[in-house]
Amino acid sequence: MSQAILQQLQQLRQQLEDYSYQYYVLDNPSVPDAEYDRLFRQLQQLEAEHPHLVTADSPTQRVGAVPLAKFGQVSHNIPMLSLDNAFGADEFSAFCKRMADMLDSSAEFSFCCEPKLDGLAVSIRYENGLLVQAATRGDGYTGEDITANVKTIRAVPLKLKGASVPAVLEVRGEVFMPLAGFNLMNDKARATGDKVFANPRNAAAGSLRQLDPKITAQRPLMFYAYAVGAVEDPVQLLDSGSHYQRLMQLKDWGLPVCAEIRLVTGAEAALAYYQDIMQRRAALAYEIDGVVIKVADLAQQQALGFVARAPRWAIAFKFPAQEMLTTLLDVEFQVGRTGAITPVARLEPVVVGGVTVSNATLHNQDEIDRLAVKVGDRVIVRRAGDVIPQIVSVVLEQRPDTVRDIVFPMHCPVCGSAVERVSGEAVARCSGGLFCAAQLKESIKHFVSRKAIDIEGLGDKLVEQLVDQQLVKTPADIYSLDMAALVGLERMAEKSALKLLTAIEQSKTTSLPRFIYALGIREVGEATALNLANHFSTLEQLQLATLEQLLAVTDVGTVVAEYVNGFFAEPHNQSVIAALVSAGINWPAIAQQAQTEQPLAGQTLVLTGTLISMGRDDAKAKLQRLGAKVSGSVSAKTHAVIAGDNAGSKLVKATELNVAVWTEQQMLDVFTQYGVI
Ligand SMILES: NC(=O)c1ccc[n+]([C@@H]2O[C@H](COP(=O)([O-])OP(=O)(O)OC[C@H]3O[C@@H](n4cnc5c(N)ncnc54)[C@H](O)[C@@H]3O)[C@@H](O)[C@H]2O)c1
Ligand SMILES: [Zn+2]
Repeated sequence: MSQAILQQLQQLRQQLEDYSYQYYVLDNPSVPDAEYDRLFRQLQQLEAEHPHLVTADSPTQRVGAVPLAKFGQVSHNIPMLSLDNAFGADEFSAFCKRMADMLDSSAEFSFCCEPKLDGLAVSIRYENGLLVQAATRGDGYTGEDITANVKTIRAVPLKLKGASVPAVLEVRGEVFMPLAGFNLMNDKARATGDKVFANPRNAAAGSLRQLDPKITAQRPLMFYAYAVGAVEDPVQLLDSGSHYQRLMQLKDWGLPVCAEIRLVTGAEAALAYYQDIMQRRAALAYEIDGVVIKVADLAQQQALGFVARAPRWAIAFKFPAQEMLTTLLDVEFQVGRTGAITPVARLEPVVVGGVTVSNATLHNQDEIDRLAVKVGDRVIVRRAGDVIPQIVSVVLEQRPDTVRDIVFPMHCPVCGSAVERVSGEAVARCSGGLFCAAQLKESIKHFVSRKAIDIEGLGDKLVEQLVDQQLVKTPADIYSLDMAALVGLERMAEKSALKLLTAIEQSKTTSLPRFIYALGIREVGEATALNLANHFSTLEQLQLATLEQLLAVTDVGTVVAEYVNGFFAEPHNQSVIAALVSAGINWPAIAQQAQTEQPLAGQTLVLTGTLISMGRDDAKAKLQRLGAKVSGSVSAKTHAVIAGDNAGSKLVKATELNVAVWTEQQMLDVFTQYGVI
């Protein structure tokens, strides 16, 4: 029996040691705090049942971890301790009762209530008002010398304000990373493929414990003071009165002190403070994992004293954990209304931040690669504020043998069309825009809109009804709607149905640019649709266009070319297009339009000299858009030479051949007239 307990103790201590090493020394914890706290409590419980088995080196008796040898060492003459935890109102009451019993007093306590900032503790030493040294907490007695790093934090004064500063003052407080800076830093890191920090506490610790202070200087760190260590000459300013007054004194000396700190009377009021801060937790500029409630009266603090690793007069009253351990059961792929395919993690349900979570987003393939996560893995889930739950990391040491890779689908799980991911984009999409049920409402709304096929009276509400009642499964179905189907709809009298049927009939006569735009190809707006129509003249040519041919079109780059190509390569889209054409949609041949829409059609122009108002490529593109052919050499067939500054031989040749010469201004006038400027 006792052997089994010894073994269990040994195992728990070893596990906690390992976790502490990863957390404090490597700044890279492998499990969430809640998991550490759970094991820690198990150990505490076991030790309480068998007090003779408590060892001096048990994690329950010690603080933090030994400092890293690569840093200089700093001893803390007044040790930097940890805090006991309370996980609910009952535990908080027990804390108050324990103190009342010890002091044999029934008077209400005066409490200093403070947010429990999630960063790392540092001690900063000022001599005669000047910052001379800064250290981490380390094991509570010896910390790491991080003076140069702390000096890079702008909030930390290098010199204290005021005349009456003590000869020696050790300020203790938390270095942390405010959320805005943390998110910005991670966004940048994600974009450049650098290390992404799992949470602001790791980011703060990893940024501060750097051998190169230049790296620390680039990190958005902040500091709040919450205690004092050694004080010499005079001590009165800090040693009389309350902890709260101490903090106000530190503030007067120019040290930053958290604005949320309150002095309250009684346990009720401290509980109310806890509730209030918890309500506002998500709106704070920094992450906190609870509040710290401290007996404010310094004489009472003195009388209560310390146990092995924490003062008796303070408690960390924790909030529900925002990170928990769970299992990734499966990954499903959801298709959004614009065709974006998002991997969604199905999780073993777990309470995170007070809410049961069973799904988390995995964003995209890049995120899956970055996490290197597999189905069956033990994962850390994070839910902060109203943000959608995320998987922050995998606990590799708990990976079972049965894990399997997450395979991104090649075909849309909703409609079976090919999945495409164009160059430089993280998001994969279903390419069956005209066919996919997930995208249907959006694609129909776009198809019938005014600048597209333009069916008056077919508004968003009506589209939704038509789709919900399965009267319309692709845009082509609009053209088989009849009176019988329409009058069955909400608020659709015979008269308005008739009007709608007429509008549908009228929409059949359209133009090629409108039709191309109506297809809803990603990144193809009106202007691109017009360019595509002018370039290829017929729908058939456009459907057959290769990537290279598409890239030759004005204003078409790789992304647009890939989307257009992918769209027409999808057979589902082709069959809807065929159905639309056989329903009677038609447009005049583009050549007829060319005469009216392209004022420079049939003209060959030559650009020479330096243009002032725009680059030559730009001018060339605009002339082409108006139908001109832009040539590099002057001949008798040239319609006009456009001469910029310092025009040379081409201008001479034009004069010789009696070819018209335009000034740059004349060209600009043409652009203005036809609206291409
Ligand atoms: N995930 C892991 O693997 C792992 C490993 C080890 C420790 N931990 C976490 O660390 C905790 C233990 O760490 P700890 O000993 O630093 O204790 P703690 O974080 O529970 O409390 C003490 C610390 O709170 C901080 N603090 C913030 N605001 C404060 C304020 N206003 N006043 C006083 N202190 C304030 C200080 O840094 C202080 O050192 C565990 O509860 C666990 O959550 C996690
Ligand atoms: Zn689809």
